[in-house]
Amino acid sequence: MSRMISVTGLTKYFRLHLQNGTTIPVLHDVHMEVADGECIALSGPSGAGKSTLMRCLYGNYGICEGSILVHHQGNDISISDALPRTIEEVRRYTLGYVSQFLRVIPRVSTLDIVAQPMMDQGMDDAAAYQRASEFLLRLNLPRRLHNLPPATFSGGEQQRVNLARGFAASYPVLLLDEPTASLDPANRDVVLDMIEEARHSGAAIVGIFHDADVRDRVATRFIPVTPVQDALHDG
Ligand SMILES: Nc1ncnc2c1ncn2[C@@H]1O[C@H](COP(=O)(O)OP(=O)(O)OP(=O)(O)O)[C@@H](O)[C@H]1O
Repeated sequence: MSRMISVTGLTKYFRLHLQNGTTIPVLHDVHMEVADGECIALSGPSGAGKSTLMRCLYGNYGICEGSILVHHQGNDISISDALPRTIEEVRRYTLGYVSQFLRVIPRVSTLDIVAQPMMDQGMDDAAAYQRASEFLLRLNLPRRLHNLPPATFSGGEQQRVNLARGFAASYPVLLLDEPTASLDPANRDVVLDMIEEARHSGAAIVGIFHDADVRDRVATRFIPVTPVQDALHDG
């Protein structure tokens, strides 16, 4: 197994400049490693900082102390202080992120949204559209929807477009923020299969799964995220 994510001494607080600089401590001295072929479930109560940790891993949030290394094409990239163009490249080839919500771009069709990351990785257009279509159909989005922009789709349909986009591109590291939140049982099972398949083909997966059944089925390991006040008292 090789280490794909390595987090050391990560501390993150938010400073609210409009509230007299009030500081909200969220993550304190977090350490974690994730190898290929693992599916890590971040566990912890609401407000503990799971989504914040995911956003730090993706480079959306800066960190206050510590380091986050992501293994990208043979090198460990420090995601928290990489240049924007390096982060863009890591996200293109290595680091996928499936949030609960689709960022809809006006007039861009569902098929284009799903095929684009594969074409960005260098896949031939025809193969990318073929694979996009297969993933959409597997997630029960019928062909008649593929050429429409998903702006008017239901919440669950939009989430499935997002999932098709995230899974079709085969990222070595995949971050999943509640991937089954708006799905019915049949679609939930498809997503569970996709998570297992990605893991078996070597992806390192970090997820937030509020549904305990989902979590128990896909997780190979749990990493507790502790509310920071508890962490400070324990420490
Ligand atoms: N951008 C932000 N600015 C200020 N505070 C924030 C910000 N993002 C998150 N927080 C705070 O950080 C804490 C952790 O939030 P986070 O969303 O990471 O928790 P969570 O464990 O994912 O919760 P849930 O399970 O309810 O989704 C919360 O107290 C939240 O209010």
